[in-house]
Amino acid sequence: MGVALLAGSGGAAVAAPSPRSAAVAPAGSYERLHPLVDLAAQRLATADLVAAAKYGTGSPVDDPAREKQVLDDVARQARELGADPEATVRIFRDQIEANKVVQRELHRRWDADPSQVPAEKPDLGEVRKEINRVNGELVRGIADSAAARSAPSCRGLVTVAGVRVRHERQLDLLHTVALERALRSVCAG
Ligand SMILES: C=C(O[C@@H]1C=C(C(=O)O)C=C[C@H]1O)C(=O)O
Repeated sequence: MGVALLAGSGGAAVAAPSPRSAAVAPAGSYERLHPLVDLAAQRLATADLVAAAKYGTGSPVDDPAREKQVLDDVARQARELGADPEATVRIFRDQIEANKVVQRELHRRWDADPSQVPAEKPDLGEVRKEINRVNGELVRGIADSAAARSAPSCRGLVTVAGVRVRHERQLDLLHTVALERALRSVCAG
């Protein structure tokens, strides 16, 4: 079960956490979860650049070798921090799927309307450097939020953070849907 950032998506309204769940939230939960959600949105912003870098080059959206490298790297970084590598990998699988949601949709739009294809083709290697930077911050954010992520208050607080990030970053519908996908397993259990 994920979080609902779009009122009406799946029939779920966006609700503030109830006083009861807020009362049991470990101290500083929201302050630990909001940066995590913001980093997920930052990572998703790279999908537009990756999509542009790959478009028309024959490079597929799915790159299993690169995905394995990302997952191996973040698991190692989590271990080095004394954090949970399994939770870290689980959350990163969702980041990767969300990134591909954006790439596939942008490619679909550009196929349908070539006038929308970005004029500039970024260097995929450079974009991946930025992704690696965000990955490192995300691993730390995951490590720092273990208590907040395993508390019953997590889902409500992640939803509130997601709605806030959506507004702060002026996310369009595509990136909001993808952010929901990215946040699916942030909350443990
Ligand atoms: C972002 C990319 O596209 C896909 C998504 C990835 C990710 O989110 O880390 C990794 C490999 C690809 O399957 C990429 O190729 O770098």
